[in-house]
Amino acid sequence: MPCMLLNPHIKYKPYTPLKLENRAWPTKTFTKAPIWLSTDLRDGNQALANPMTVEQKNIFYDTLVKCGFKEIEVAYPAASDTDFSFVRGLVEGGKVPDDVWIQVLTPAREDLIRRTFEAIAGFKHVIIHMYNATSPTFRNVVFHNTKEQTIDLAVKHTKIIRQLSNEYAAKYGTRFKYEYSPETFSQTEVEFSVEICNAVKATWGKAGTGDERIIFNLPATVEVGPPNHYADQIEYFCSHITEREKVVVSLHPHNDRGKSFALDPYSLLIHVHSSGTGIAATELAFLGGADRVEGCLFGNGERTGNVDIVNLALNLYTQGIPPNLDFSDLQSIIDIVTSCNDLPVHPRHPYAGELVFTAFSGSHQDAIKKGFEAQSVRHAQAAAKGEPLMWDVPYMPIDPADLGCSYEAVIRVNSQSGKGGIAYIVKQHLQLDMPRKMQISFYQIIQGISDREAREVTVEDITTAFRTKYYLGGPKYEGRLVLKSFRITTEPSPDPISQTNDDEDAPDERRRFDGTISVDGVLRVIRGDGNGPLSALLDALRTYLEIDLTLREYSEHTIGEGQNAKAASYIELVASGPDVKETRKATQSWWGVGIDSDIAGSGLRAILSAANSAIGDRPLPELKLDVGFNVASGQADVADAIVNSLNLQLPRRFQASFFEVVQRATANSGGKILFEDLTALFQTTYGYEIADEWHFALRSFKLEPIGDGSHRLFSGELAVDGQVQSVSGEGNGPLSSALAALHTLITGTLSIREYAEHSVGEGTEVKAVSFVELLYEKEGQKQKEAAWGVGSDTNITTSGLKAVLRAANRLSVVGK
Ligand SMILES: CC(=O)SCCNC(=O)CCNC(=O)[C@H](O)C(C)(C)COP(=O)(O)OP(=O)(O)OC[C@H]1O[C@@H](n2cnc3c(N)ncnc32)[C@H](O)[C@@H]1OP(=O)(O)O
Ligand SMILES: CC(C)C(=O)C(=O)O
Repeated sequence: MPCMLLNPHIKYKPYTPLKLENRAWPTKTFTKAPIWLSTDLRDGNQALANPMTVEQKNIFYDTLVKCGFKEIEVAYPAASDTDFSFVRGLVEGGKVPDDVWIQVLTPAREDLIRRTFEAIAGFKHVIIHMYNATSPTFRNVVFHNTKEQTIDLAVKHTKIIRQLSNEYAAKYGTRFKYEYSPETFSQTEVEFSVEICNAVKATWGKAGTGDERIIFNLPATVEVGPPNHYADQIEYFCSHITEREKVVVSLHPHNDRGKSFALDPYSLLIHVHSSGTGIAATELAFLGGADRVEGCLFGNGERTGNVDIVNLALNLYTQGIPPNLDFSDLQSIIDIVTSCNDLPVHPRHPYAGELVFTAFSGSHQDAIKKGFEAQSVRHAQAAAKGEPLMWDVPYMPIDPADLGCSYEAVIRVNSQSGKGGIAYIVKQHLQLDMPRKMQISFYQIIQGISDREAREVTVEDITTAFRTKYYLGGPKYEGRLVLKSFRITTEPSPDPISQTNDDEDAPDERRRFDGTISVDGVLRVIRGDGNGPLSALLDALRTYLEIDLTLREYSEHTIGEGQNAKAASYIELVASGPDVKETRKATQSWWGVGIDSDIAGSGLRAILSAANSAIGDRPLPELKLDVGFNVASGQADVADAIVNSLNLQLPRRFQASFFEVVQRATANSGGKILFEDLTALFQTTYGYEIADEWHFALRSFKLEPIGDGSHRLFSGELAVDGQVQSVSGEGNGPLSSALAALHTLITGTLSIREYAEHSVGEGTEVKAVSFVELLYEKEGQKQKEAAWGVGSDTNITTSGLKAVLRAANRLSVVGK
């Protein structure tokens, strides 16, 4: 069985390099793009197991024109009817823009040359491309020709082309360029290549300057030597061909000496290609003096492929040189090319692969994140000075956005990733820029997921973990403690000298936190004092809920701009220790995040976010029900008690009204009322959730729009002292139409002075609570009477109507 040889020199001859003295190309740099020729529809097409259909060729051709190619080798027209009719279709369909030259390939055979000319009849601009192989192996093995016979073959067929091009120019007004390829140039003695090309040029006899130049295309048909040797050959050719100014030197490299292959990740069947040594060979040879490059998009082509033009062009672009080709929507180009060639692009293909803008590893991610941050600062400064916004991001030679890609995939996370990458994703997707220590803390959580599940952690995994960990993002992520409302007031410090060195506040002022928070779903009013809003909330948590925590780190930033700007705050809390030093050194800490349109609100939310983590599922103290109220208690205390017991947030004027009720009641009961009695007092006074039959009660109702729809007709059944009566009335809303109906039963006039509502409960348990203050005016009575009523129902209109009737019940309404 054949196997690899220990001494391969007994089988393989080494390549003989050209000994070029004083070569110039190594010290040259790129200054401009070459003339590009796409040979996707010829060299690319002839290498496919299933060559393209006419339809596919048309789609591909349109893409090439759109990319900006001005020279396109469209076919080997003599090869097949498909190629021939595709070429005819281009001219007949008027598909060739005036500035585009169509190129067609023919061998040095008269019959095939004539067929080729038939294909291009009627085109405006045509490059006729003829080839014959010139290397010793081809001379000896394929053609059995001497060097002279090889030259004769080229000269003879050049004459035919010259004659036919003259005829077609006269007949169709076609402008011709002539391209001759000494095929297998890189394996041919370079002196012989020069000799044959000089002979062809002389035979053509029409080479001039500019568009009249003859094109000598010098292929590395099979790439047998390293790129620097090809560059030497090209430099030699450029400096030895006669009348250099009348010659376009063109490169046509393949990738035989380097190309990575891989399994198609999707089908696991097809081998896919990426760029190879052809890129290096082309770049060096271009420095060697060439003017033009032939290649294919993404490096399709014979064997290991032709040189990849996308890769070459974008290499120039990243050096600040206009490539004269547009790959702004690279993904669409990939889609078209892969569907026509039926070959996928490798995930690591330069510029085009789906992974080339992605970093998984921590140190890459960290550098990219820092690079983007530094760049945005630099760009802002440059923009202010009217200077260009230069790109300089570590590991990213090009801005993905220039190729129509987003930054979404720039960082992806797996077990190789670090905190920087995770922080980048959080910043990109949640606009939250975590402080460094918090990044380390959150990183542990993501590392845990990645290690446990041994897979890539998606953006969704990360953002969900973030929301879950920090109780951020609406009811789904809420913790046990949720801020419902708050008020921060400033009070003069009772003893400024005794204040701690907390820099949140001016030294002679203190802050008071008054807030309603939901604790395990129950609303609680809590209060606290501190040097700033945050320490005031911490004080309240300590006092009311026995959550004893101290602030260790705080930072904030804005999200967005203008009116929609919000504040994001980050808080690190530790358990309060016996002394400050102990607390600072605590190893366990809890981070929290808060977002709010108000900066104080965002800090308070961040405190609760961290406190939620700190309390875990430990039980919190119940509301103390034995707190007594007495005449010295304030209106706010009474209102807070109703929030705490019934979850009702009374409108301010309602609070005042109920406070009067409480004061009367406490006066009657020796100046003191217990918490539970206070709740009962509220319920009986306003009939809140009490089934008792009142003077007026709602049995059923219907509301219908009337007129142009701006008015309502209320019709329903009201029980008046137990007797059901049908009533109806019109108004511009549910409550006014109900009042109109009520007026049919009473004397005097009822009107609504104030209305408020809010919801209570959550999910399917949610219901509406309405507060209505009614005024009653009756004849002969100087002052209007006022009373509040409360109604609750799962239906908001019903809750409003109930509140109206409850208020009416509390007035000395006189029936008709
Ligand atoms: C490096 C390159 O990519 S070159 C371009 C290659 N592309 C293609 O070959 C695709 C299109 N080719 C074809 O469809 C066919 O090969 C055709 C139509 C051109 C010719 O088909 P056939 O006449 O059947 O010949 P075949 O394909 O066997 O070609 C080999 C013959 O052409 C000769 N030949 C090969 N290249 C050339 C050339 N450049 N100039 C003149 N003759 C040539 C060979 O010596 C051989 O001659 P022989 O029959 O006397 O031995
Ligand atoms: C026809 C020539 C230019 C060719 O395709 C090659 O040598 O690869």
